[in-house]
Amino acid sequence: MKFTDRIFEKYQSTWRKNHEHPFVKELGAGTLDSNKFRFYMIQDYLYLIDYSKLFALGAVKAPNLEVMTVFANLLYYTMNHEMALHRKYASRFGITEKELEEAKPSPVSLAYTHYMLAVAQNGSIAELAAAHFACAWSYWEIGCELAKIPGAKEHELYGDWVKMYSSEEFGQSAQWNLDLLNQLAEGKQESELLRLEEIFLNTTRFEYMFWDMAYHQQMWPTDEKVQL
Ligand SMILES: Cc1ncc(CN)c(N)n1
Repeated sequence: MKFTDRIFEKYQSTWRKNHEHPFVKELGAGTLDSNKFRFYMIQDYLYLIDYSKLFALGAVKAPNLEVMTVFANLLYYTMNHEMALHRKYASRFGITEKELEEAKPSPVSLAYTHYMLAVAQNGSIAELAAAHFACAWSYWEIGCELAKIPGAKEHELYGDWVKMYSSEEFGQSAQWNLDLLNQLAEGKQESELLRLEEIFLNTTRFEYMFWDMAYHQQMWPTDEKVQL
């Protein structure tokens, strides 16, 4: 049995919670408050900067050129295609690129990206692949589900998001993630597979927290800034 089949079988109910989150549901229905989406876009842009660093670390840790090429492709795709969507939305919202890059991460964004990067820095290459799998695959599944809703792809504000995450190119990049994880998990001992499962479960739960953070526009309890 492939490792990804095993985790989907075991953790299906936690996995599906992301698809059912009100942020996702309302985005698909076109009823999501645009302020929530604007907040999400900024936080997600910051998230993707760190997510890209994860792929760069994957290229450094890759055991061979084939795996290194997959990480290089994922890095390229994220920075040039996925993040281009966010830059386009930012300009629609009147947010400059400078403002985007200088925005501060929320506590949940910070916890999520730091967790992923800690696994990437300290863990094996298989652990690193387990840390980004839930991110890519859940967006692909959600994108495809929302694309089936009549009018979702044509929605004036959310249509581009739905089109992006249900596109063939995004599907191909998600498939790279899945194949890579299965390849790297092959032949591992049970104790190592359980460690990969734990990482998958944690990142799946972080995905839920990220939707929730955006839905409630959660920042820090005080808005104090670093003082000069
Ligand atoms: C939080 C999050 N997770 C996953 C993805 C899809 N790369 C994303 N854009 N943002």
